[in-house]
Amino acid sequence: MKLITRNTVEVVTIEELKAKIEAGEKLKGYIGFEPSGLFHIGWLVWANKVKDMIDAGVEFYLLAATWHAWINDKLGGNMELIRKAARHVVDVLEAIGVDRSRLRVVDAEELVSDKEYWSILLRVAKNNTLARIKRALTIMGRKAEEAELDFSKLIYPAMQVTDIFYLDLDIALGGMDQRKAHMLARDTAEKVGRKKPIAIHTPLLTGLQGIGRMNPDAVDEEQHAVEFKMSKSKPETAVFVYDSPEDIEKKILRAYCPAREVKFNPIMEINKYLLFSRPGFKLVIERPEKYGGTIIVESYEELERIYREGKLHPLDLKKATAKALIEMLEPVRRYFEQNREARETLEELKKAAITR
Ligand SMILES: Nc1ncnc2c1ncn2[C@@H]1O[C@H](COP(=O)(O)OP(=O)(O)OP(=O)(O)O)[C@@H](O)[C@H]1O
Ligand SMILES: N[C@@H](Cc1ccc(O)cc1)C(=O)O
Repeated sequence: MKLITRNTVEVVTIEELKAKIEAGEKLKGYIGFEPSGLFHIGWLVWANKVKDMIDAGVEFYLLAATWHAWINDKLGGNMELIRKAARHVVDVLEAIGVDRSRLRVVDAEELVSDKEYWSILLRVAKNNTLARIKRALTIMGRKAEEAELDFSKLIYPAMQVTDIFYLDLDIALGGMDQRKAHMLARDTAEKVGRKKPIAIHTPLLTGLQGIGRMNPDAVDEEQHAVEFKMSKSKPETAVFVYDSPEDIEKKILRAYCPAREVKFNPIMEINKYLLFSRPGFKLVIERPEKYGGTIIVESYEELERIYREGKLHPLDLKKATAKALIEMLEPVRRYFEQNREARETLEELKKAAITR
């Protein structure tokens, strides 16, 4: 329970999870992703959870949502590139220490080639209204108004729900922006005679650009997910896991980080969701004596307190965070240095991202 639930925003429901674990059920879980580019540090939030799930003994599926990415106009609809992007994600997971042999990688193409998939999809569609499906469109990073760009976009939410039923899952994992898909699956499950999945959601990391001049209290979850989260479609907002130490430092030093404000502050969030989420982590803040001298912060709560109180300058916070992040990502850089095939895939994707 502890491994599965730590560092999450919500588990829907914790009682259902507890009951299954107590009954000794073998749990099946999954996360799906659109293979459409490069791996940013926001994705590490769920990647770490995948590791936890596997360590907790969950049979875990990683769904490369190739057709979904195609529907969502990713990588110019080039299926060859989309498949490469899927391989890149598996490489990064391996680089951060996910046991490859215990990860079941499936591809949307395998799913859609079975006619059973389409019969589930039709049942899902039959049991939901058009309005509800439209409201779920934020799961593809789009506003509900974009539903009618082309008809395939309306099929996407029903596909995501079908993925869950087809794979017969107990647990659906995703960032908070995937909530609507999971609630749709939970509400539809009984009607189509399928397992009601337990939904586990991890936090969304704000992009380096922050929320600009907006008042943090005026930004709701949905706007945050669609406009402000770190996203591979907006590379200027992202630190990529393979970035060089120089690039990481440059990006962090340039990032939005208002003094005393912690809400939607990407630098504080990197500390909360990626650095302090690892047991035993301590943030070393080196400062000249005249600015308070070097301090070692032992918990995120302590960091938040001193930052709110104005006892830590944004620049000192940024420098310390960049250093810790560079260290954390060292194994990933090493993996790409040592693994030629993974490096070639990465280079090809980088090129495609530039020329897109
Ligand atoms: N900034 C983020 N922080 C944490 N998790 C994220 C972030 N962005 C996406 N995720 C999670 O990663 C998974 C895959 O999301 P998705 O493919 O939409 O990524 P993305 O970077 O937003 O891509 P795109 O820019 O193509 O929409 C989802 O479970 C989503 O919740
Ligand atoms: N909607 C998810 C990707 C996804 C696709 C299919 C799934 O079954 C699960 C997740 C996203 O944008 O990140």
